[in-house]
Amino acid sequence: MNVVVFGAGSLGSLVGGLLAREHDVTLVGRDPHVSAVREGGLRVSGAFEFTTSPSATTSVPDAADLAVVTVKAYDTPEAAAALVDCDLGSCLSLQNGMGNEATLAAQLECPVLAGTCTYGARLAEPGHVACTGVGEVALGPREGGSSTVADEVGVAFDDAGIETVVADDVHRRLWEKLAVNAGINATTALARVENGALVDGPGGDVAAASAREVARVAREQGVDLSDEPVVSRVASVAADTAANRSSMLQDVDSGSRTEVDAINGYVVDAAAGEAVPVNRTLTALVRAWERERGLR
Ligand SMILES: NC(=O)C1=CN([C@@H]2O[C@H](COP(=O)(O)OP(=O)(O)OC[C@H]3O[C@@H](n4cnc5c(N)ncnc54)[C@H](OP(=O)(O)O)[C@@H]3O)[C@@H](O)[C@H]2O)C=CC1
Ligand SMILES: CC(C)(CO)C(=O)C(=O)O
Repeated sequence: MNVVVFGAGSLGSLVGGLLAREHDVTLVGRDPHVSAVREGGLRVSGAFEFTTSPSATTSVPDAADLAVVTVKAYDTPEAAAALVDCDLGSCLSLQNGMGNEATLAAQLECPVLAGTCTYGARLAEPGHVACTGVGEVALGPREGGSSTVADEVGVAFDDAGIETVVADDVHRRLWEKLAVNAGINATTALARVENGALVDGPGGDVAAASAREVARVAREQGVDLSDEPVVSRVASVAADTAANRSSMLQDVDSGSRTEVDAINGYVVDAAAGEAVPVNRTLTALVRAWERERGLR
């Protein structure tokens, strides 16, 4: 398969590197990473150890069978605009947060698949990505059900050694992941604590309350998500990733914009006036920090 990975940062470089062992991959990213990959190849370390040589560029090629989108959620409109002139067979978002697939589908003519990814990745230096955790990619048609395109992309990922599930309920899975991220990310970012501090700690109640609100909003939208499974999931993810600094805390650490708009902010918007006080408060506080830093 001919694959373009749009957003070759941490996750895009990992997924692109894994795919490049089996497929014809072009990483679209920024210098100096792009130049380093061109000159010396892409090293993947951590849970894997290999070097591969995908193409690397700062602009989108003319055509590809598949575009995998791995920019931060706030860059999705720019990704969609950049991909619009590329002749694509399909597009898959592996981003966190909600609304990315809708933004892509509004611009692109090809089928847009939704995905969740629990692999962990960190760009260690230009030309070198570390896999910090082996997880799973779940993907499927964004509107649910099955499709030949989703099956083909699933086989392509599987052939490249990526743990992959082709799911007919990917929309529900996105809400489930949203509940985990809405609970853990903003809470840890604001408290400046590792995920493990939420296990049996006071922040754990905030994370659980946030996840319950997400489950309620999901149910109001017809998504089958109960409170207790998502609250347990938040607790088990916090325990399993106890030493992690969440991606939002890492953004705060590095003084970068966060994905709060696509996570807690999405919940507030989707609630359409219904009370979601925990997510409203978390969103406002993270946005206040971003504003004070001149990031929004
Ligand atoms: N890292 C991880 O382990 C995981 C991440 N995710 C999700 O994946 C998404 C990406 O995360 P992550 O990889 O960590 O983020 P990164 O910031 O590391 O990667 C995104 C990359 O895309 C680049 N980019 C943005 N716009 C363009 C453009 N127009 N042209 C070329 N390159 C562009 C960014 O460059 P620049 O910064 O210069 O704009 C950056 O290098 C997020 O939604 C995240 O939540 C999901 C699971 C795991
Ligand atoms: C699962 C979790 C919370 C792990 O840190 C994550 O996805 C993130 O940090 O964005």
